[in-house]
Amino acid sequence: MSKVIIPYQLHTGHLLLQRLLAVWIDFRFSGVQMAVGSDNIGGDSRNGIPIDRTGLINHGSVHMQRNRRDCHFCSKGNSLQEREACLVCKAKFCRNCILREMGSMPEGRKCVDCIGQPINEAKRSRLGKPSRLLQHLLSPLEVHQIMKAERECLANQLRPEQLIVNDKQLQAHELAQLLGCSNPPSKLKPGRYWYDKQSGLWGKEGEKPDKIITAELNVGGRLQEKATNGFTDVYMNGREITKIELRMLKCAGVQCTPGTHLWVYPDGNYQEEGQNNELGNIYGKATTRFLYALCALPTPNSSRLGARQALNNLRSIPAYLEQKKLYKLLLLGHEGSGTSTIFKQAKFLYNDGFNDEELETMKLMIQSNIYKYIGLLLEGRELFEDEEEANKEVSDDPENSESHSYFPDTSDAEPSLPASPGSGEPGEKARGRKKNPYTISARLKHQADWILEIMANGHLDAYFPAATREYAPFVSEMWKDSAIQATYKRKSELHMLPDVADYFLERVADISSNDYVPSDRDILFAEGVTQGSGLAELEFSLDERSPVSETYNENYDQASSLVRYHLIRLSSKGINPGCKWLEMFEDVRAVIFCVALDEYDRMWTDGNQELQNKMLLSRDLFQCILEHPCFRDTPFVLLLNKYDSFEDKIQNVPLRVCEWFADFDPVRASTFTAQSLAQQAYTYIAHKFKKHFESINNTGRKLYTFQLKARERSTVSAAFQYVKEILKWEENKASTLWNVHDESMYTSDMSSFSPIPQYNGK
Ligand SMILES: Nc1nc2c(ncn2[C@@H]2O[C@H](COP(=O)(O)OP(=O)(O)OP(=O)(O)O)[C@@H](O)[C@H]2O)c(=O)[nH]1
Ligand SMILES: [Mg+2]
Repeated sequence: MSKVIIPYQLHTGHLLLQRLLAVWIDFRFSGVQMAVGSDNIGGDSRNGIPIDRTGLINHGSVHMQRNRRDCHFCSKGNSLQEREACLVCKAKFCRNCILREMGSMPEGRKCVDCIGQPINEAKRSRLGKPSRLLQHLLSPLEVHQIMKAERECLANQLRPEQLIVNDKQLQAHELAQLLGCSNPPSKLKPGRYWYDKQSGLWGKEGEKPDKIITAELNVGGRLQEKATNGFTDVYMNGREITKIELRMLKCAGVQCTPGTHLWVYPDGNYQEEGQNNELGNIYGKATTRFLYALCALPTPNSSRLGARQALNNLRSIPAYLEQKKLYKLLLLGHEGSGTSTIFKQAKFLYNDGFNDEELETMKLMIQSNIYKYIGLLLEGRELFEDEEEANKEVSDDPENSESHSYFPDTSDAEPSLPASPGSGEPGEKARGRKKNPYTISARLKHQADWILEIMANGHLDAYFPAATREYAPFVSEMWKDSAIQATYKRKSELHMLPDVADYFLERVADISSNDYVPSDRDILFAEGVTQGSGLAELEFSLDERSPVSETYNENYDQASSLVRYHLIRLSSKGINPGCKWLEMFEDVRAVIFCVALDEYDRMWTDGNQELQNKMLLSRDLFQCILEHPCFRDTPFVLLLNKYDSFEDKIQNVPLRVCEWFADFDPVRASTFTAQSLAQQAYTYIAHKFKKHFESINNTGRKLYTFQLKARERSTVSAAFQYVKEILKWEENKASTLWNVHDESMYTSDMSSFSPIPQYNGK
């Protein structure tokens, strides 16, 4: 593949210009890939000479073969040094470059450019087997996780079209059946196979049987007579058997004269085709089995055992499932509303917290989030720097100079940093002009541009966090830089930057270390639960003796202790009106919708849409879920979260900044204490959601609301007790509906739970 080098001068120039140029190049030479010539970060150039992954050094039209043992990134190497190869393009990397080039290895050992691509089939047998080099570089748990991803990720799996069984290419469901059966073919590779459905015999096309797999699978086409290329005139389930099989059959005492057609079952019992008389068992005698093993022919023992085990597994259904008391709870909310925090608290409360593997996942997530935060800050910095420059130009204009006080107040200028190429015209300082507070040094800018470029290409997750240790000092230095601190001061303008950014960035050195283990607090402060789909599940039971449930304990019966809850936390990304896959959750017993109270003044963008108020986006998502036909009769619980930060914010930011709350009119606000203002505002918001709920559904349902501070474990515990009561209440309501029509019970305080009086506003 040919490449285009962007010269260093341009690289250090304006990033936007460089990106535009890259887009133009992509467009102009389709299929031509861009490499940044100066910093080698793309890994595809040596001294400005582009190198493609096949090892050819592109010297204009001359191609020189690179030594096969050279590192593809630094081009250094000798035959004694260990290398790790990409499973796709086979590019090899030395120990110094492997993490840089392979990043966090979300699909195992692949260079970042190869992520998502199928592996080179010659490497399939190496999947999930760690090299010594990797074991030296990473902790055992990290290696374990990378190998797991390598074995299990979708891109590395066999594709159905790679397998032909009985002369027919497999479909996806057939492959799933084949791999998912109790006794699948081992070490399956792409190729042509034959399969005898009746006996379970399996082998490569044209070769003798290799294994007995599960019988009666509906995969591939009809077994061909010549599947094993036999010329014996003896047939087994329609296949002409091979010479070695015939010899073994004779040893087993099976009568097989030319023209014999045998019908063989998975356990080895056989009969003549068309006759209903069992003639015996091929593998009955120990000597026969021994001879079969000697000739590398399969016998059914192990597979029969496998089937029996699979059956046993099926029988071990947990008791609570047999009692049919598993309540599914769907937990969701808009991004950042706190659903992961609630989920994590539930894990601490009911599931003994996080095990080593989960802690490792959490650690990787925290480590890669740090780069997201610094990236967002760098983006903001660029924006503020440009803005400042533009302002400067206006104030430089003699016509405006009197009305702007930009010069020359040098008292709080930053003298220590060298002027970067982008910091303005030469002689700026000499003229006594104030330095742009958002300008960073040329050295930091160079690194910053690299991070921004990775972000723009969407490769952030792939590079980090495996490269975390390497770049931690740079992130730490960047975070302390006055320009980034000045940017952070304007965090309210950086809409996508979460509040926890500083909590983690302050400790970047610790967090990036190999020994870092996230504390409980770190886990709760971190964003997210799982990498990838955003779906997380947890099963637990609840203590029946809770303060909330005390009034119901009179009716407490033994059976209720068997109740288990299946909490499913769903990420809001990808949910839209009419969303089909929400039907998967049709059987949930309650929808728990989470809203962050403190987001009434925050702007957000869902995908490419323009910025919108986040509370309104939350309301829209709430409505979207509520209107979904699957949840027509499902109880809804609204968790109004982040009350702690809401209490703080309401002192400074009026609730009315959100257009939905324009009519908020606190009673005698001036004489109220700060807390009661927050309480009023909370009740008002709960009331707004209830009204909205009632206006959308006409089934007479009421919305249950609960005030929450998800970072405080006790409030989350109380929230789950509340949900438990609601489920009991709903169940009782359904069973007594025909006997007592006591609507007054339903309209009691059960529909709200907060330590505050109800709002009586409009
Ligand atoms: N102050 C405060 N912060 C909270 C509270 N609940 C959650 N947070 C923080 O809010 C941030 C986002 O919370 P998450 O639980 O990740 O939100 P989410 O709903 O999972 O959002 P996504 O992961 O983006 O889908 C985290 O840093 C939490 O620690 C709360 O009650 N008070
Ligand atoms: Mg989250």
